[in-house]
Amino acid sequence: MAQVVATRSIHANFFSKASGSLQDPVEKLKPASFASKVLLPDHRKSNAVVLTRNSRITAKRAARAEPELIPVSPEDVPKREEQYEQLRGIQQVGDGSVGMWSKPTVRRKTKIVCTIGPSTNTREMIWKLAEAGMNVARLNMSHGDHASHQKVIDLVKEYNAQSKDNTIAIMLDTKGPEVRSGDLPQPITLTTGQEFTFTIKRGVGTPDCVSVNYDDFVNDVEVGDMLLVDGGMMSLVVKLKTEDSVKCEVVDGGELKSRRHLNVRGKSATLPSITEKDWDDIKFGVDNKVDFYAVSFVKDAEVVHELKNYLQSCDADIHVIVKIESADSIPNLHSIITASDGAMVARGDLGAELPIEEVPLLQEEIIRTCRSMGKAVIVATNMLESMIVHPTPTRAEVSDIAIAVREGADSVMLSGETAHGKFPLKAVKVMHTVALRTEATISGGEMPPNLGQAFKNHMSEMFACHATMMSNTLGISTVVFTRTGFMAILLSHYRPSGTIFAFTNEKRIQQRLALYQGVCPIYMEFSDDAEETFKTALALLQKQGMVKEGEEVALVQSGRQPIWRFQSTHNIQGCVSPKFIRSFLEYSREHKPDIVSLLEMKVSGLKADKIFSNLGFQFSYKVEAFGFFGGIWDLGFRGPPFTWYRGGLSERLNRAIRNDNWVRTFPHCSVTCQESSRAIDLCFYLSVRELPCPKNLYSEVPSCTRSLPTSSFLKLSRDDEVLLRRVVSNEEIKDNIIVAKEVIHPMRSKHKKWMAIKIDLEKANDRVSWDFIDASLQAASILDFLRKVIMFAITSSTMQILWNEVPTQKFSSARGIRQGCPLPPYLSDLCMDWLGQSISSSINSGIWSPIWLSRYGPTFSNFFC
Ligand SMILES: Nc1ncnc2c1ncn2[C@@H]1O[C@H](COP(=O)(O)OP(=O)(O)O)[C@@H](O)[C@H]1O
Ligand SMILES: C=C(OP(=O)(O)O)C(=O)O
Repeated sequence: MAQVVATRSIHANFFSKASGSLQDPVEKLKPASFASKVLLPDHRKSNAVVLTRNSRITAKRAARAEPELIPVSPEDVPKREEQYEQLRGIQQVGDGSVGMWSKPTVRRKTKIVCTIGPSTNTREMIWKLAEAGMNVARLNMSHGDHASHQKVIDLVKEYNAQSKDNTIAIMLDTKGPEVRSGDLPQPITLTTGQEFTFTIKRGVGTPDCVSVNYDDFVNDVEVGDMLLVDGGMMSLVVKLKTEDSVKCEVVDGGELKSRRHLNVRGKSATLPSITEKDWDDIKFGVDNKVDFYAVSFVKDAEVVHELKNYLQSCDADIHVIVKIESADSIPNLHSIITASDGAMVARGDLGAELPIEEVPLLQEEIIRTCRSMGKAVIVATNMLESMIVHPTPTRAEVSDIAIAVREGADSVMLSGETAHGKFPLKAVKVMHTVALRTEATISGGEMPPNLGQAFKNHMSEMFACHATMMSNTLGISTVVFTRTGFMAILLSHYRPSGTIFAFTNEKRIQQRLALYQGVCPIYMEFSDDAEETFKTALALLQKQGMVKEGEEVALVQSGRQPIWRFQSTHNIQGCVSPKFIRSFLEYSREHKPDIVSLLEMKVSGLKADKIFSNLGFQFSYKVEAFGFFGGIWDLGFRGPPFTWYRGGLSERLNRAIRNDNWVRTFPHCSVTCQESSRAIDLCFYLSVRELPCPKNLYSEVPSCTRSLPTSSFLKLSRDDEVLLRRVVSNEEIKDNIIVAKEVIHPMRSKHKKWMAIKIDLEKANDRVSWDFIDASLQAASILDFLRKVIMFAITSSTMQILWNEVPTQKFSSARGIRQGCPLPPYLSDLCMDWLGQSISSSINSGIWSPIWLSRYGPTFSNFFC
């Protein structure tokens, strides 16, 4: 598995301290690239004039094109002091490091989606929105035409191209089968009790009648139905139907503007989810390589599959966000979200099609579902509605943002506030400040309860989980290297307490990641040398003031396409286990390997064939076993030709055979047998001159042979010759078994006082006390912070039991090493080493005795293998 979870300290030698020097606090706190032009002290006056003039021009032009537009207030352009105060406020919410707050988009985890409309579709406003904290630009295809949307897309791309440290994703929101009133030359005032007519005739817009864009409108509504305009801003009850008109009485009046939403309480329109216009807009999105589609009025998963198939057919890598806004979508919530890449809680239409009091409950449920399935989730509509006309929000709106942040939304969305409101920049800043303040009160470490179920058996999830633990326990940021975005998105779902700095070598992925909670996407070319890549990334973070000197960060890299190899290698163990096929198929589906090699299967050729046929590969090639030890060599001998005689029979019995490894280690050795040697004596001598081992080799052999490279149990004899007992190599654990047999044998026959203890290590791992592990880590001088992370990883596990198919309450264990993550083998080695050391010290102090197999041979006290 090619992922890394490690920590790095940031050191000053990457860049000089000059980049982080403290000068004018305004300079320090200002948004970086754009503001560097407008806020320099000597340009203050002239810039103020330019900004005011630009705002007026924007307002005037837009007012002509869009009658309901509220001109952007000159007040929305922040003054120098105000900006300083605002940013200072934001900074106080955070951890107080001045440099880190130069970009609002960095430290706020919850992302902001801004709908771009007449108030904001200029170059100047898109730049300002981006610098104020917009992460995603949303294009609502219910309004405007392709030319106007193209202009916005080009501007966002231009901003992204010139911005060194910020990126804005583009979301295309389809119109969907929505029912809208037609265009009006000017708004109409509807008063309670008044009669008003909707007609399917095109182009009508009088004070008492307006067109509807949907021909079946007359068939879909019934007398007595309640019609809601703009999600309930106004309502009308249906009194009469004719062939082409629906006559209503106004229940709650107000001002009817152009192209307003019409919903019938409790009913969805019988239109397909993706209309012809939508397909046309989707193609426009493919041509422009947008990052996300927000698909309106999705009712079932079929629509999502259809869209995804289409995208695949045009090789378009665009993620699909489903808008949950239709009454019909609720029963299919699970399957719809499963099929998609994320969901939007589109509260406007949702609250019109369903009773309004259901909206907060559905919001909670949709967020929970998305979180548990590892999908992105956006909360939308009316978040700062009053700021369309007022410079400050209502307290309820502030609470609404805080609730969405607390519930764990990836993003919160602004609609009319930025599309046609008077204070688009102020709205973004309020959203930013409220989200940041709320995030500061959320303690890290709470992972969604069943996220593990969505990802079970996947190594990547384990890495994400452990990186999150590191981030939460040590309070550090995570640095992830990702080519596909997968690992960054996965980490985001675990919601680590620190920022996720996601380095990617794909601009598209950088843009996409802008939507995800806690992810700060950064574009960077990867070097062939992974160390070089790590170094450059950390240097960049330090230069940008995103991490400080001496700060620790967790480094993670994607397992799908690791940065140090283009192809990745995955290792699944236990291919003869019945569970292997299932796990392998799951893995294979996810990673689509080109070649699979099954090594050391330890099964017969026939069984191997059976396993191959179950794996579903068209071609396979099998190498039959050559022998357990590879080649076997006869060492030859010097000395008498026979060593065994009986009657007239003479034989040479004590020939030495060795494996390849031994021959490689001692290439010139041969066997010398003494005349006196008896056939049953397996000892033989090697000339020490030919032995390439240090004389004190034996004394260097530690108790735990498993951690040795090739080690030999050798003992020097008096006459400078070596008595060979065994050669135990790291790979040949089986040799230890043979030695153990040799050791046990004399214990039975000669020394009745001996005792041998066989430890079942799997059970020992299940029972080892946590205090003992902690003490072992301390004894091994593991760094304190790392020891805490390891202990947290061990002690934080919880379990549940299915009792009559119902899971019991979670409970924690009190001992044992949790299996299934990369840590246990190392911890188990550490504990065993301690046990070995304890045995050695008991022997040294004479409490225990080791066993000798021969007078000059080595002693044995334990075999930990
Ligand atoms: N591209 C656009 N062109 C003109 N007006 C727009 C555009 N996008 C949004 N608006 C205006 O902003 C309002 C709020 O945006 P949004 O919530 O996306 O629309 P709606 O609620 O109408 O679906 C719209 O009703 C419309 O008046
Ligand atoms: C986000 C929504 O969709 P639209 O803006 O297209 O009405 C909504 O209905 O809440």
